Amino acid sequence: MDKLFPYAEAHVKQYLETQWETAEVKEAAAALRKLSLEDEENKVDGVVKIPAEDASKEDQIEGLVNNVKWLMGADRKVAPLKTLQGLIWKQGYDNGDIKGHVYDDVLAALEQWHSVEGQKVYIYSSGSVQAQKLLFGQSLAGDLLKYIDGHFDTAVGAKQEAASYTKIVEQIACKPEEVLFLTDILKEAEAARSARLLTALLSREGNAPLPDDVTDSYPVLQSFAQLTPSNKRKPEQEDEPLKPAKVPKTDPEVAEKPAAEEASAKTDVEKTEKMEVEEEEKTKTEETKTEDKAPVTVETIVEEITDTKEPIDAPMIDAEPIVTEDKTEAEKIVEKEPVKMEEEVKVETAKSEPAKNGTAEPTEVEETSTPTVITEIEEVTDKQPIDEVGEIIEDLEPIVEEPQSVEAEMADLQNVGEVLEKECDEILSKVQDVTNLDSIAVKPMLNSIAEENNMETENLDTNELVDRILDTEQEMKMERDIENSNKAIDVAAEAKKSESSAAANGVKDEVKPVEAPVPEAKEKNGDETSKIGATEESKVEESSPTESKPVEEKATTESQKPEVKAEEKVTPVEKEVPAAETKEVAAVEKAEDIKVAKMNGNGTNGNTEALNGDASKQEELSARLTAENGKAVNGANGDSNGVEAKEEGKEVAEIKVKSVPAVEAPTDPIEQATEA
Ligand SMILES: CSCCC(=O)C(=O)COP(=O)(O)O
Repeated sequence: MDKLFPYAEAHVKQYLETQWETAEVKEAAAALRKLSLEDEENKVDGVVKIPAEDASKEDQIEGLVNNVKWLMGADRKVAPLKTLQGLIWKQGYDNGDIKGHVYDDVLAALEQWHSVEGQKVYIYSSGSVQAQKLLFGQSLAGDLLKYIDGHFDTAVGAKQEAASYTKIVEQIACKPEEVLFLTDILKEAEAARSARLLTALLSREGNAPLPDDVTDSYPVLQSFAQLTPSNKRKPEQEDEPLKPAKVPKTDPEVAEKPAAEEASAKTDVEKTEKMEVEEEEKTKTEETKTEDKAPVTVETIVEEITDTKEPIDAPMIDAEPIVTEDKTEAEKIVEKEPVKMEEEVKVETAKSEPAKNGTAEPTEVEETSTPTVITEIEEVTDKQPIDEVGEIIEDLEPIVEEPQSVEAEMADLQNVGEVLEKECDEILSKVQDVTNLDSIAVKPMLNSIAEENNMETENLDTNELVDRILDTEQEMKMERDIENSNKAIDVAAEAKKSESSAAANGVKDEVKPVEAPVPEAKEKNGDETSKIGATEESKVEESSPTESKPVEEKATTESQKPEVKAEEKVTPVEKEVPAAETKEVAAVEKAEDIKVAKMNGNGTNGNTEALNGDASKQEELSARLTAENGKAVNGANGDSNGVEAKEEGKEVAEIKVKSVPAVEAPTDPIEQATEA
């Protein structure tokens, strides 16, 4: 370009003056005037006006020359300028004034790329298609058009717009990721990458310098030779058939702000290929599991998807990594780490057959530019980066569930404990409800009993009512006992008489004194009495009819020790009654007490026949009952001694009884309800 642009600038006035009447010049002049008016309206800085068509030829040509020089000075890539430049360059090519300039490595590269069946090379330049054909057709290296498969200019769009690249790849029937775009302009590279083309920058002598940090984002080539296949192919790969193109994933750091169409440009094929790459890399996981971010050797393969399966005997070269648009994590690491890379280029026949040598998208000739090389780059790492290893590990489903932690187990146990505790509380609550007399529907029955006994029952709950009934029953029982005692005295008197008669006959039986148990002051389980009495079926020879009587009875028996002739040998029954007596034992004691009283009553009522037959016994019994009766009366009058009563209780074990049929105790009215 360093010769073409100066040539155009130097020959523009001469060309306009000599070709002013040609249609091409009139058309070019009209287009430049229109652009000038637009720039004026847009207030483009430094715009140079072009005189109207009615102005003189000289004025018009002077204005056109100044406008073209201004546009070229601003490096405006506008079609009217490129059209006029192309006309000027054609004249120069035709008369042999100029030759298309190409760098020394271009011919070899084009020859090599073109030699591979299926490998395509296209030109996309701001220069018109005509200018492109002139340049490559009449280059310093000869006619290079035979190595070029098609041309594109700004007719498809500006080179700094991604949409232009999308249109091109569509027209050449390729996928964006199958195309490598080479340029010396950073903004063009960005636009191509946004369209998902593979992209690399070229740094050539005489070009404007690239930004210093551009190498962080793009591979920068100094020569096409860096894309030329070498003979350094790995031995193990030489006989392998060509694999389908595998495109690494996109590196988000490199793909700066992808255009919207970038995402839409993704295809299933791309995804499939990406998966293939990942799959291949995963197979190498075992090698890299123990490696962290150690330097990674990367093998770079540049190839294009083709129908041909013939392996290409391409030489290997040492080169900077050709970073593709889609990058894997491995590639990112490679770029950041000093790595040794090997690059392998494979070229094959493409499926599509776009028009050759400029027929793909014919446009007006404008300028020649750096050729666009359409390739595909693939990088395959020998080592799996730790990042991807981590992804693989994360993808693995756990085979065995992890054991529950101690804290979790403790929490579970605590929950179970709380549930059990709650259930226990509920059970206890129900039990309390059952044992609470208030919760039992017995009050009507109790009221009935209370009414029979003329008891006051107002404002009494069930429990108090039961107590009141029991107290009343106890009082009634005591009254009956006293009555029975009086009757026993009468019996004793009779026995006294019989004793005298028995003594006269010299018959004596020794009978130990019978000591009645100490009854509780208040008995609650009257029903127990009847049960026990009926079970033992015992007949007590002597008894104490009242609560206080046993105390007095003991004193009587110890001091008098009466000998009473027993009717039959009695069996001693020993009972141990602990000091802290339970209600049940107390009930037994009460039962014994009641039985004695009943026995007395029964004896009075005709059950004394046997006794009457034993004079000694009758006499002793009579004596005891006599004394006991008085004491009983006294005791009933409040002469009982609590302390003695307790001591007396200890002697219950010495009670000797004679089995007699027990009179069934009256049914306790609360028995049924209580048991319920
Ligand atoms: C290809 S011949 C004309 C070259 C030209 O006019 C030009 O502006 C080059 O621009 P490019 O887009 O090819 O860098």
